Amino acid sequence: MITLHHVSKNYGAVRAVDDVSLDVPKGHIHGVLGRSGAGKSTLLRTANLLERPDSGTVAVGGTELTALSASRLRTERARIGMVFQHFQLLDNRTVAANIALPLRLHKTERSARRARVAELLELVGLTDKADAYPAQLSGGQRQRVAIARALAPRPDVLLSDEATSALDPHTTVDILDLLARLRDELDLTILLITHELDVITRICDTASIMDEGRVVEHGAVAGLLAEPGSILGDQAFRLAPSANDGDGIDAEITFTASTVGEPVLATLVRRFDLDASITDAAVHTVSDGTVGRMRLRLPDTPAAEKALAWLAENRYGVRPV
Ligand SMILES: Nc1ncnc2c1ncn2[C@@H]1O[C@H](COP(=O)(O)OP(=O)(O)OP(=O)(O)O)[C@@H](O)[C@H]1O
Repeated sequence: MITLHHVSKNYGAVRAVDDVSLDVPKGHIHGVLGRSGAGKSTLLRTANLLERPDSGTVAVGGTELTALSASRLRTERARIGMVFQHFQLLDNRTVAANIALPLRLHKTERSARRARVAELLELVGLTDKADAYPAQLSGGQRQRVAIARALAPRPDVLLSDEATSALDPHTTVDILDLLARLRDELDLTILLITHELDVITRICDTASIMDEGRVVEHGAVAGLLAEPGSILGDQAFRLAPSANDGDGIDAEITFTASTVGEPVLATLVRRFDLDASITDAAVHTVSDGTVGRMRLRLPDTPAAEKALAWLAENRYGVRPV
């Protein structure tokens, strides 16, 4: 649904986006994670040509936006909604009027506009706030209004520019769950950028990690978490290094939906006669399953080497640390 092909964008000597290709299938949520300055905003803005790439192509729903005339591009942009960190609502307009704004621009007639606004208010759970002004709303409610406004022209695609970064953790979860529900109910395709890892693990099917304009890692979120040594996995699990006093070896064992229920420690004891202790562990539940990682301390013996080899052969991720 969203296809970026070898997209690059420079600002003078700064290569903000460097040869990025991305394909987000219909109904998927793709998250781009990266530090400040990594190029996330620039990348997101190329997806609706708010920033025109210096090279590469951008297609949405099979239409190559980079090949369109200015007037065709305006029409196509109706298929792409966008939400922002600071909501960008008009303070002197009511909630209903803010949501109706894109419909006015598209010259939707009054009764259809009213009906659509009522529908959108219900969709985002703000029916009772139709006549309120943005200043009378919480941050989470304002973002709901902004989401409703973005959805007013029935877009196929939603771009989210740090939509939860200005919100507290509880409200962040509410808004993320709303986005996931809207994806399910409306079959929306969502491309979001964030610097918050929890946003990726909570709602994204797939993710890209950006650094200095480049995508340095990408794939299914569960797959990346399961991969020993992945950037996403290391950031998500953040296992504390054990104070290794030199007479044992440490290893990180990653287990996925297929191995999560197995008695791994009991197996190590029975099969290899090993005393293994867990020095740290964490679990993430993502859209397609549970992924966990634990850091084990094992005696420095040939049996331990055999045990690690056995785990690697039996669908566990193994990384000596
Ligand atoms: N309009 C612009 N003019 C000049 N340089 C820009 C412009 N926009 C972005 N840049 C530069 O491009 C690089 C990438 O910026 P970008 O805003 O895309 O990163 P980001 O990952 O979204 O960061 P943040 O999370 O801080 O918004 C940075 O070095 C930035 O200074």
